[in-house]
Amino acid sequence: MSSPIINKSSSNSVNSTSKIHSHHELNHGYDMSTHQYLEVHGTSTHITDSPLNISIPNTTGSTPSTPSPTLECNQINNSSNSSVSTNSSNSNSSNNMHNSQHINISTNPGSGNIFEDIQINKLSVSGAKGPLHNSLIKMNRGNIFIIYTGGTLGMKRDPISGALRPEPHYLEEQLSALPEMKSLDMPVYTLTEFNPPIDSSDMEHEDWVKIAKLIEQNYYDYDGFVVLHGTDTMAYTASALSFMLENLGKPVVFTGSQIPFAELINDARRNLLTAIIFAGKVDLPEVCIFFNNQLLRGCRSRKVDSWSLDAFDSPNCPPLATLGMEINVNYDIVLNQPKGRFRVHEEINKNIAVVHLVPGFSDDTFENILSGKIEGLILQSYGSGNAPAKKSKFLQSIQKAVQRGVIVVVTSQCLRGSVNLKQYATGKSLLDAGAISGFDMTIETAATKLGWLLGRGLTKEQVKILMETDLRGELTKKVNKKLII
Ligand SMILES: NC(=O)C[C@H](N)C(=O)O
Repeated sequence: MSSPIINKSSSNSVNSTSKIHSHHELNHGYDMSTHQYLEVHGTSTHITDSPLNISIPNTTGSTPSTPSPTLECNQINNSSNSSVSTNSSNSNSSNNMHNSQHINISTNPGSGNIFEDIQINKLSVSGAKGPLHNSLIKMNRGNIFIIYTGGTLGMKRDPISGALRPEPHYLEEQLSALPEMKSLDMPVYTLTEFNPPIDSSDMEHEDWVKIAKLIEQNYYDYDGFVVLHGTDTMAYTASALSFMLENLGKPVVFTGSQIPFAELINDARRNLLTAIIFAGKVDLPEVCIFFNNQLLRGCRSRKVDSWSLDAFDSPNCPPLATLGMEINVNYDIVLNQPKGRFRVHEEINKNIAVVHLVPGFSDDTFENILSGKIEGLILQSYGSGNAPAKKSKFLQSIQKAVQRGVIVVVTSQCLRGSVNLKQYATGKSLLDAGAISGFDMTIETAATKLGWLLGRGLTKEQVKILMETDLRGELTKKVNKKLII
């Protein structure tokens, strides 16, 4: 077994080599006073319907800063056969302070380490905030909490029907057997599993709350969180969690796969391992989705391909990080560390409808949708926020709904660009009817944000202002920063 070695070099410092003795002694980007590290390597647990009744044996002996749930752990010892070398360089230019730091991960030959196979061996930070973020890539091993909700990643094929279905405990077994997870350079993890794991098409608001609660209960014990989730509704859950987790100061990285871990060729293994590295080793105070080659902001992401392994995109927001020969984190766009205390908001209003306009739609059908118990409507309109202006009955329905207190938000059917309700008369008619703009929010974000805001007991006016305000990096146009909740 070889000892992990860090090689550090920078343009203004000499190369140095040091051994990692433990993950406690090295630099960390967060408030150490609130942190605890568990001396558990590769642990796993199962949760039942009541996932909040879990407890984690606190082997450090220190008192948690928040009540720590109880968890029965099956401890698995990792063995190490890899090394990490860190190559750090700082270069300042007059107009752009640039900093980059690289981590090379390599293993003994024949170890089966995926990073060796695909030559993903560098992690670098770039952006104007570079020098300030010198400590953003953590040198310590990292300690993460993995929530496995289900999805293709851990599915197996039904031998009779051939259909894929989630297989309880399968992922946990596979993960603990991975050679990479035995490396002393990989984050230690605790895994908890939905019981039963579900296809993400079955995700409900209650499941979002389960995930949020698990993060809340373990928040101060871990460096980051990985949420393993089906791809079909991952963008909705990631968007919802972006809002539910207020003042999030740690990475919450969603991932999944298009092909199950159980298949010979799959995208599960790489997505999983890379998400674990992001969650444990990089300072990302955001809910993100890692998929294929990109780390995307959760509340900007969409599933854009039902077949390709490159299934996710964030069309109106550049990736937070990209994976190629090196991992490049763009700290110019990563959110800043929050100033307030972390907390979870659970209430989400379910009375939201999404209507995708098509030419020639029936006014009566539209009227029927609006006459229900609806409290929020997301209108997927044409282009930059246009809808038929000649259809007076349609506009009257919107007007009446707005008067009844329904919040009507106009988004675009286009993948890119933003809504501008003042650009065309056909958009202006929606504005005049009382609708508000969703700017460049995705449909996933507009719907979950509206449900979340309506669940917060705010006035309709506040909800309208906040829908048009950037709260988590979800929209480009920043207006009305006045109202802080
Ligand atoms: N690739 C996937 O994960 C799709 C699956 N139906 C799910 O969303 O759970």
